[in-house]
Amino acid sequence: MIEIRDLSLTYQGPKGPVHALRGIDLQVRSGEVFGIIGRSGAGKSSLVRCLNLLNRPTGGQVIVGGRDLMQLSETELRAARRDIGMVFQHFNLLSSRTVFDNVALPLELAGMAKNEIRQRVTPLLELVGLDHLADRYPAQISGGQKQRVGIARALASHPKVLLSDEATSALDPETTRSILDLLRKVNRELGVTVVLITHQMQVIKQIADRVAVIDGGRIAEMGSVIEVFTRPQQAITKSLIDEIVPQELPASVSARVHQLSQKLQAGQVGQLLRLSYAGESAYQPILSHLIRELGLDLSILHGQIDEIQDQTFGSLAVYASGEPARIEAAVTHLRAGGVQVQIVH
Ligand SMILES: Nc1ncnc2c1ncn2[C@@H]1O[C@H](COP(=O)(O)OP(=O)(O)OP(=O)(O)O)[C@@H](O)[C@H]1O
Repeated sequence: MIEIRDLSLTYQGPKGPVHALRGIDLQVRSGEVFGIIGRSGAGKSSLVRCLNLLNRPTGGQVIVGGRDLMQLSETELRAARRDIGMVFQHFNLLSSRTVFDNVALPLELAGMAKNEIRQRVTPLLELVGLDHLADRYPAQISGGQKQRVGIARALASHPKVLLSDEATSALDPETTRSILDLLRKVNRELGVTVVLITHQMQVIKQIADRVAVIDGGRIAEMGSVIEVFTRPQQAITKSLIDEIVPQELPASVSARVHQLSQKLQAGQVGQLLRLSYAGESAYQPILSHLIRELGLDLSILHGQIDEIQDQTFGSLAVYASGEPARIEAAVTHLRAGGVQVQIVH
């Protein structure tokens, strides 16, 4: 659907060139929700604005629906942009126009007849749940409702792709959830491919199928959301997911490990293990085997369990005590069952 090849973007800043994007390669598949996450200044907005050439890249290619956007004439580009809707953080609504007329605007600009516009806009307002507010002005509706208008407007030209530039950053957590649910509905029911940028892993967790982590204008890591959450490779990714899956164990765990190690019997060793599991491995009776078959003592010291798009994932910090060979066998057994095991100490 979207293919970015070796994309670079350099701004001419007051203090010299700023290399905002450096050799980005990525592919967004048709029908998916693709998230791009990074800290402030990482290059997210620069990247998403390259996808419809609101920013003109300094190098590389942007191919959308098989067409290289950089090669298109102005007229062709205007037509291609109708396939790419965009939603903005600050909504960008016209205050002098009603909700209905804001959604109708791109259709008026495209020269569509009035009755046709009505036929197009009315179901869109129903889709976003604003049909009862069609005659209100932006100043008379809430932030979440404004973003619903923004989404309906972006869908007016029946785009194949919807770009979302921090669409929920100005909203409270509950409204954020409802707007993300709406974007998911647009994706599922209308088959629109969604590319969204955000600085919050919570947003990625709720809605994205795949994610790219961007840092210093480069892609640091990319993969399915469940993969990236359970097996983060880069420090930047670990720090971003820390808000959802803490990477460090609390200090109380060390104290507890110390206490437990004092109680070890002769011939026993103790080992603190961090287990991460996702999908199928989450449903296996992973710990009971270690207790029953290997005769280990297990103390669960810390843990959490969560869900990403109907897939369970979790992490546990477990203190295992028993014969050394049996602990080794336990680690092998866990790994064979798809559980990631980190031997802490
Ligand atoms: N018009 C511009 N002129 C010069 N430098 C710019 C311009 N726009 C962005 N930059 C710089 O490019 C880099 C990437 O900016 P960008 O806005 O893409 O990051 P971002 O990840 O979207 O950050 P934020 O979340 O804070 O919006 C930053 O160093 C920024 O200062």
